[in-house]
Amino acid sequence: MNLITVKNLSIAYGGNTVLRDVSLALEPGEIVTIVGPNGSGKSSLLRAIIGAIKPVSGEIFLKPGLKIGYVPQRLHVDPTLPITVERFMRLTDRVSQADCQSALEAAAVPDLLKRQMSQLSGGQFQRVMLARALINQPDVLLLDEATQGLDQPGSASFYQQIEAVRRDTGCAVLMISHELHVVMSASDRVICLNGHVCCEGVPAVVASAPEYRALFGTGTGGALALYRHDHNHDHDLDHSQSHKVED
Ligand SMILES: Nc1ncnc2c1ncn2[C@@H]1O[C@H](COP(=O)(O)OP(=O)(O)OP(=O)(O)O)[C@@H](O)[C@H]1O
Repeated sequence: MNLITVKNLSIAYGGNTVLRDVSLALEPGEIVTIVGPNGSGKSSLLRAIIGAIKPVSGEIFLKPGLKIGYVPQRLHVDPTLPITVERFMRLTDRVSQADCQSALEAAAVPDLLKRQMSQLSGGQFQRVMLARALINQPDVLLLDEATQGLDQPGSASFYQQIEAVRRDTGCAVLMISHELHVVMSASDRVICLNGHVCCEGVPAVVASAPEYRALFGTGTGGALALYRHDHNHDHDLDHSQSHKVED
């Protein structure tokens, strides 16, 4: 049984449609990455899945009892606010110190429990966010650009940790990322979103895909070579125009 099934989902903000007719499914243990240009509706899709946005139409089925761990795109913690990692992790959930410590261990930052949030590096901060998402032993991790602001080694190491978490806990991962070069090798499946599901497939070593260039431009460098499209429909070269979501 799928953990998450999205059927013909459409999302609009004040009459402005940002996602149209999106369908996808997440199976147990899968790592699926959503890629797409800025503003293509990726975060909106995750927010709809966690129930923070009500879709205009379509359905989202969650497996009964499904536990979701969510790492949002941006979380600002006031640097003048004195709060330890432990207190931060225990703000929203009734969890024990031992649970916090095991989650930090699962996120490979076992020594941070008593540290101030304001003193963490960007990479450590994101690991704490990951630990917070792991604390209730989720069946699915939803990550919204969890490596934003990290340098390439930090980001690569974060994704390796995600794979380790999947290996150790069996949880599925649905994540958004712009870092194709890192993500493609760590994902079982990739979904390209551009207001709708443009294409999806397994990452594989294939030389430049014109469809992908049309969607993302030429600025992605070598990332392209790691990505294989399994298209089931044709694209105009000017893809973003031809698939523009209308108001
Ligand atoms: N709360 C909101 N109210 C109105 N419009 C919104 C709201 N949230 C998002 N949007 C708009 O919906 C569109 C999709 O936004 P979303 O954040 O889902 O895209 P994204 O693909 O995650 O973008 P990015 O890669 O830049 O994070 C954008 O045009 C955005 O301006």
